[in-house]
Amino acid sequence: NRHWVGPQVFTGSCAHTSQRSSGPRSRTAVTAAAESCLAQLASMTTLSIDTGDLTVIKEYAETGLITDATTNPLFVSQAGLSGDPVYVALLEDAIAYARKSSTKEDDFVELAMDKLAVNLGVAISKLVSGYISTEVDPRLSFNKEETLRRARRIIALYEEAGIPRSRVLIKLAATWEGIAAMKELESEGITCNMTLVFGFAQAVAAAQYGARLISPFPGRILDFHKKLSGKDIWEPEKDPGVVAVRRMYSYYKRYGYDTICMPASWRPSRGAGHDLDEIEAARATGNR
Ligand SMILES: O=C(CO)[C@@H](O)[C@H](O)[C@H](O)[C@H](O)COP(=O)(O)O
Ligand SMILES: O=C[C@H](O)COP(=O)(O)O
Repeated sequence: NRHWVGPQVFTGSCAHTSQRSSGPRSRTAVTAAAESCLAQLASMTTLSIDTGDLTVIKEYAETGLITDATTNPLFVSQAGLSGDPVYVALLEDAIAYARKSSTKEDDFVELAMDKLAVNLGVAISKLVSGYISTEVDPRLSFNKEETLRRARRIIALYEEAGIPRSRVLIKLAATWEGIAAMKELESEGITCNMTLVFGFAQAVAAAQYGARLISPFPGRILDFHKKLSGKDIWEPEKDPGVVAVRRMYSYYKRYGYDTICMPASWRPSRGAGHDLDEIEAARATGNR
């Protein structure tokens, strides 16, 4: 499957963009129907594509509707394991870099993984004009000092490759330790995307400590409520993931936080075949 993730590959942030391209649109594999849905979403919000598949990113970036991109460890490992020569080259470069620069075996694997994530991010940075998110190894989510070391190293690798930190969001799990690390990184001009946000308290703490952006997961909140209640179908307005994101977004607006709220993990509230629910859901969060 050339498309590593399903058709739901977009996250919408709540900041209106000034970066959206106004350049000419070229039609590629993006269907007219998909482009029309995207245009509706893009009129409300900034869109960030949620995949590491460079072909897909290029196709959608060329519509002029997508300005940002977000990766995660799964996408990086899918690239590394794909066998496609484009990603094999990124992987070989990462391994060669780690061989040259590391000493201990552990350091070698970690450095190669960070360099691979950055190589993928650098390739993406040539396709989109806005932010690219690169995640710190989530196994460090409860270790503030290691999180800081790896986040700073990811930024150093980007800068070595000629990509300024202003283009990068360091993605960290919104645990207490992740939020404490984020506070230090933000003070160094390293902007952060606090991910794995499932609850209001995480969203509030991330904003109070100065996060540039949060990624709540309405889809997984919905999964949880479906399992808990046995109820499978929700109206977009009442979808518990939508309700949770609306509350976070409203809090930011009410108290003047400029932290961007970028929900990821959207699902059609009414289930398969109701893809437009995602547009309804974005509207229902107050995301305009
Ligand atoms: O957190 C962000 C965006 O910052 C995403 O990349 C996020 O990792 C992905 O959307 C989720 O992992 C996808 O979640 P799901 O659809 O599997 O529930
Ligand atoms: O940023 C999000 C996480 O990396 C998601 O990880 P997961 O899909 O393995 O839960």
